[in-house]
Amino acid sequence: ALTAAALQGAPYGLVVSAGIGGGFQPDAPVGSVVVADEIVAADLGAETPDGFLSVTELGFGTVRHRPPEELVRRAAAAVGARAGAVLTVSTVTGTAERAAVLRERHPTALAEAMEGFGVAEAAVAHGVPVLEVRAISNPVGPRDRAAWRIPDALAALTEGFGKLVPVLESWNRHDS
Ligand SMILES: O=C(O)c1cccc(C(=O)CC[C@H]2O[C@@H](n3cnc4c(=O)[nH]cnc43)[C@H](O)[C@@H]2O)c1
Repeated sequence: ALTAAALQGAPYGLVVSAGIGGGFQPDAPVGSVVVADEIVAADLGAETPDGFLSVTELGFGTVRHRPPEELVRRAAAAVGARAGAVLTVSTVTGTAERAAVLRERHPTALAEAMEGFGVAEAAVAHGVPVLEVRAISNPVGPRDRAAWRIPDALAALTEGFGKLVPVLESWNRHDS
């Protein structure tokens, strides 16, 4: 979509990755909304005998994208959301141990989801800023599929977006 728009001479000004996500407890309770101040590829790298090395530590590129600070601030204020790191994972966390490892590696993490980093990479490749918004459907921790509250999270996301639209419409990327 970014390429097609650019080729048509009508490039996007902002990419928003939005959806449901797991919330690190107690900071991001189920039903709350989180705006990413960092979008982090949390499991992209290599396991070594000395622990996990991110692709950045391996020398291959970035695992971290930072949305425009002022936009994050305004979006979080409008929605009544917390701002913090949102981790992108390939495997949904299913144990307390894994949740603790992620939180130790990323102390500012509020949520995990699966798409943000890929979306951010595409946006950055086009020179377009990116924002990630997640409504919390489940706690990050021991797998309990019955505890996922997807309709509640989607309702929170819908309500949040209603408040976000004026912020997005008035935001100018030169603001920050
Ligand atoms: O039943 C499972 O354990 C399971 C395993 C893999 C994927 C799913 C999904 O339904 C995730 C799809 C969707 O939801 C986002 N999401 C929501 N909560 C989380 C989470 O705790 N960790 C990672 N992703 C999550 C994700 O971004 C996808 O869009 C279920």
